[in-house]
Amino acid sequence: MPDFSLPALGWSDHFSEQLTDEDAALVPARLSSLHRDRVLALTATGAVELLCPPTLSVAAMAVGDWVLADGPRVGRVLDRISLLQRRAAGTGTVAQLIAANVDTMFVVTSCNADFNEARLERYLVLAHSAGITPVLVLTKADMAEAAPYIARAEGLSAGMAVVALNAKSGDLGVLDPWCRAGQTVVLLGSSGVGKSTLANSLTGGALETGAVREDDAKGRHTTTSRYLLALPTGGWLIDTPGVRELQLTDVADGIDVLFSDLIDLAAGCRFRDCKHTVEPGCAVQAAIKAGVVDARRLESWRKLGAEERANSSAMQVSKVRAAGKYTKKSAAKRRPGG
Ligand SMILES: Nc1nc2c(ncn2[C@@H]2O[C@H](COP(=O)(O)OP(=O)(O)OP(=O)(O)O)[C@@H](O)[C@H]2O)c(=O)[nH]1
Ligand SMILES: [Zn+2]
Repeated sequence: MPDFSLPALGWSDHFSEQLTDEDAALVPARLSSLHRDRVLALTATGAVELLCPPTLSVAAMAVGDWVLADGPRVGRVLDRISLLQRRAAGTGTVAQLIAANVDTMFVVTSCNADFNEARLERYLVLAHSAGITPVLVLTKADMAEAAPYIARAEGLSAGMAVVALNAKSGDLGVLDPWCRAGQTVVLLGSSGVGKSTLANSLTGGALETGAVREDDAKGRHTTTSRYLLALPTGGWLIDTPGVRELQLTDVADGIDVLFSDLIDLAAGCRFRDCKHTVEPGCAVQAAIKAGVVDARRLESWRKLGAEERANSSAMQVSKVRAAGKYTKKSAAKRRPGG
């Protein structure tokens, strides 16, 4: 297990600012996997196994979380930069924490029939609501002309980075800006788009060769952990089973970010409760008629909003969030190059 500096593990001012004088004896540790009553974590001096005190449930933590180790135990969970969560299977009402302190979500789709605006929008909303910057990654650019797909992808969200590549090429330098030391990424996308291929290429083939094993903190030396994967560029990939099964939950903030242009337009509607359908003086419909706004996006905004309201009324995320919520301000600070 190589030693890492705290910044290389993803530590930043956001976390150090939470420390008080009383924390001097505690050790910052980043969670690499969770088990029934204990967690595995990486510290500046290597991997450790930590027990969870009775007052702190493992369910209140996620891979990627920063905790303060108090001897052999987790002392407390630090306030997060971002948090991915989903409904727990079978319950419908409890949020399950999936990954914490992720900087970038690679939303993966292919230059083929998998490309679907409505589905991609859901991932973008999920990223925004979690406080994570989305980057759209178009795979299979070696099998079709990428330009039309790039243009459609860029139409999804103004200013979003769009990258087209061959996930099998092994040269993914185009993704380096988001994979540098201390940066954390997740890969999301539907089946068959090339997530595993990308993960393998990004980690230098560690997944494929089986070189990735979990350190059990009993003296076994391992390359890296199972879910918090070290990238040769210095960054981290969080790849847990949970990341692959994410749904839209409590994403109102994310919807507002993705459709901020429509919200701005709606401020100019004659009626405050305008539904942007047939109302006179509707600024949104006017923009659609003028060709400034795609009618499809208005439809997506409506659908996602309705779905979100239905989901959120069944959800109680506030309790788990309290254990360590993220702040939009700190998420903005951590954009690449910023
Ligand atoms: N030519 C080409 N093939 C690719 C590319 N990316 C992925 N593939 C192939 O597409 C198939 C599916 O890729 P996977 O990496 O398994 O896709 P996935 O998203 O992990 O799929 P799930 O495991 O089902 O979620 C494999 O046969 C890959 O070799 C690419 O950029 N170019
Ligand atoms: Zn309107």
